[in-house]
Amino acid sequence: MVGSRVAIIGAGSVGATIAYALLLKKITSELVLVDIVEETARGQVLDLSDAGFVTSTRIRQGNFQEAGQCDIVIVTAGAKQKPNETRVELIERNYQILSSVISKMKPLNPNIILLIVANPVDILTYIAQQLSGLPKNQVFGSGTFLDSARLRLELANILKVSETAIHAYVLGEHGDSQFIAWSSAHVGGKPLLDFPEMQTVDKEKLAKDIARKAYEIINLKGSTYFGIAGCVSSLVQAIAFNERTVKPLSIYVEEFQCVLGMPVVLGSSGIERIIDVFLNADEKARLQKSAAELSAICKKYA
Ligand SMILES: NC(=O)C1=CN([C@@H]2O[C@H](COP(=O)(O)OP(=O)(O)OC[C@H]3O[C@@H](n4cnc5c(N)ncnc54)[C@H](O)[C@@H]3O)[C@@H](O)[C@H]2O)C=CC1
Ligand SMILES: CC(=O)C(=O)O
Repeated sequence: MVGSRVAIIGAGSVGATIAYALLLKKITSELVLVDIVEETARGQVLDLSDAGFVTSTRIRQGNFQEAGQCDIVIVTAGAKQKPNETRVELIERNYQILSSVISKMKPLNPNIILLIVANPVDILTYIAQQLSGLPKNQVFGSGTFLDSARLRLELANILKVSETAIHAYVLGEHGDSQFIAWSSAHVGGKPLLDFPEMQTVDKEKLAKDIARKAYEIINLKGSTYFGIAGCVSSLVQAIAFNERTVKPLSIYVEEFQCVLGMPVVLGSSGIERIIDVFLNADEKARLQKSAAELSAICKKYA
C-alpha cells in the first residue's frame, strides 16, 4: 500500500494530533516522528505509544534522513500565530525552518509525497516545490480544506443536512484573502443559494466568520490542531487507498504562477488534476486578488 510509511516533521500540537488521528485510523504501517527538539519527539512517541493498543500502526522517533525515505512526509514544523498575528507574518521564520528541514531530508525518495501544513501553507508549499525539486503534483499543502470543513459545518447547521451532503468550497489563500465559491455550491444537486434557508443568511458575515475562526480559537486557547488533524488524516487515507477524492488543496496554478487552494483530485501518486470549478465574475475577481497577494510574496522566494 502506498502511504504505509509516514513521517511527521514537527511533533508539536499539530504534529502530535495528526499522529493520534492516524493511529486511530490504522491506515499506515509505520509512523515516524521527527522534531528539532529531540525530547519533544521522544515525549510524544512515548505518550502516543500508550495508545498503541488501539492501533496496528507502529510509532517511533526518527531522524530527517529516515523521513526523506518515507512514502509521505507531513511538514508541521514551524512557528504558530500569536493572537491576531496573520499567517503570512510567519513567513520569514517558517521559510528558514522549511529550508533546513528539506535540506536535512535529502536525498529524497523520488516518489515521496510532501504534504505541507505549516503556515503560511500556500507560500511554504511553493517554496517546498522549489527546494525539493520534486514533481509539483507530489508537493502540495492542506490549503483551504480546513476552511471548507468549517464552512460545511455552518451550512449543515443552517440547512439541517449532513456535512457530507454539502458540496461547497472555500478557495484561494488559506488566510485572509480566501473566499467562498457560492455559485458552484450545491446540496443534492440543488444550488445552495436556492435553498429558502439561505435567503436570510448574511453571506459576507458568514464568509468573514469562517476566515476569522482560526483567530477566534487562537485567542481562546492559543492554537488550533483538531480540525487540521482530521483533514490531514483523511488526505493520508486518500493517498494510501488511491481514493481519488476531491479536496481544495494548495497546489501550483500555472495561470497565476503561485500556489493557492483549488479543488483537486488526490490519489496514490499525489495530485492527479485540478478541477476547473465554475466561478462567477465576482468570485473570479476574488480568486485573482487572492492569487495576486500570494504571488507577490512567492516571487521573493522564486
Ligand atoms: N494549514 C493549516 O490549516 C494549519 C496550520 N497550522 C500551522 O502548523 C504549524 C505548527 O503549529 P503547532 O504544532 O501548533 O506549533 P507547535 O509550536 O506546537 O509545534 C511546532 C513544532 O515544530 C518544531 N520545529 C521547529 N523547528 C523545527 C525544525 N527545523 N525541524 C523540526 N521541527 C521543528 C518545534 O520544536 C515544535 O515542536 C504552525 O505554522 C501553524 O500555523 C496550524 C493549524 C492549521
Ligand atoms: C491555524 C490555522 O491555519 C487554522 O486553524 O486555520
